[in-house]
Amino acid sequence: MIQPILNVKTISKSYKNKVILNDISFELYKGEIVALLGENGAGKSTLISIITHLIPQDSGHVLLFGKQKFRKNDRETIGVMLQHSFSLSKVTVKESIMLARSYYSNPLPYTELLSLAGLKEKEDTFLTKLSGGQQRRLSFSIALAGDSELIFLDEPTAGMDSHARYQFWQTVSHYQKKGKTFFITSHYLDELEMIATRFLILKNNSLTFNGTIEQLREKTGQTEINFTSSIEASLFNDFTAVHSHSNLGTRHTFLTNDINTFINELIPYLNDLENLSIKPHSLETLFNQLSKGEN
Ligand SMILES: Nc1ncnc2c1ncn2[C@@H]1O[C@H](COP(=O)(O)OP(=O)(O)OP(=O)(O)O)[C@@H](O)[C@H]1O
Repeated sequence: MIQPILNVKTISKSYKNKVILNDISFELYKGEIVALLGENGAGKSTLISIITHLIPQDSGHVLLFGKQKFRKNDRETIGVMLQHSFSLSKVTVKESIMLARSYYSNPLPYTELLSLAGLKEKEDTFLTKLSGGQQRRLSFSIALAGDSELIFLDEPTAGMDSHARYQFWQTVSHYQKKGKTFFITSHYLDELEMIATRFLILKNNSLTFNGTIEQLREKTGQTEINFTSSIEASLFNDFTAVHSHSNLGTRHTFLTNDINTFINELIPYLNDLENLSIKPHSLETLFNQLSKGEN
């Protein structure tokens, strides 16, 4: 049987009697890219900090590579990119990469890390002179410095432009193919939809979902249909295969689990429809529905 590389068991955490995390349990397996979703303040960063032993939990435990005790050498097994970039005023790009490498027994080569950071021309630049996006990329390369097996990325693409984001996810995918495992939080759900192999959703302090996007779609309608039409909206009330229907003026959006029946019911009206699109239900819509408590 395949053993998980991370086992989070019944973790709970409160701040000043306010429950942040309640009885959280899940596992991570080698080669996965798992995305942790939750609204602002849901407890995502708190959970990452507990798993990476930066802050203590109130109860429950974390098994990293089968071990509960986290010794100094065990730091080698994980890489962490925290939400807030550091900015030491008198430290250069080169010095910060070299410093990160010095913590590990088998670090990635300096040139590889510099190239990962995309800062080949800025080796001698002070960290405070880097843009927000450049600092995020440097933090990413530092998270990978130890060639660790499991890498935590807390909102990694915040502040990056769209080209940098695209390159960033390409790099994550490259390292996943080499066997690395990633645990990611981000509010850019379209990016996570493309890259993540599994999703965890934190809501009301608990883990309300743990599965693939297909399983998430099974909880709601799997297919999203959009079109514009001047047909009276109430006509669609008789459709049998509709999970939900909303309209903004003449723009209609339907969700269905039975696209074949839906299309058959729609056929008599095809001549009255414009801009028809049929696509899998997006992560963003799914997440918004779950957050609103519709499912
Ligand atoms: N050290 C602390 N002391 C008291 N409360 C804290 C502390 N750290 C976090 N919190 C609270 O815990 C809750 C969860 O915060 P956390 O940063 O984990 O959320 P998040 O899901 O990462 O949010 P975001 O998406 O906005 O980054 C928030 O209400 C926050 O105010």
